[in-house]
Amino acid sequence: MDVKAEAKKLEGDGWELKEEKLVKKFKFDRFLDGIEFVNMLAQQAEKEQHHPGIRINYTTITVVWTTFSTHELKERDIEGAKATDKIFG
Ligand SMILES: C[C@H](O)[C@H](O)[C@H]1CNC2=NC(N)=NC(=O)C2=N1
Repeated sequence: MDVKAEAKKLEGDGWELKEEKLVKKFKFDRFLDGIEFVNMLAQQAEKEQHHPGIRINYTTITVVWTTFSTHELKERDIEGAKATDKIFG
């Protein structure tokens, strides 16, 4: 996979490419809807054994994908970002 090319494509889906990170904010009408999203994301992350950064700020959830062991954007982060969009629906 061409990680940089895939990351560029994800910019068209609202992801911000910042150095070796993909960052996106997800907005919800209700706090608990955001929490449900976080729970689904957590389940997916455990399944894949690859975990995003997650910031909960009331109804705004910020998701950050990077491979923190090497500080690089890797194939698994691209897959994680795509899975995140799928979970959001
Ligand atoms: C052993 C285990 O696979 C590693 O510690 C994983 C867990 N999840 C991870 N997630 C992310 N995003 N980056 C990592 O480097 C990472 N390391």
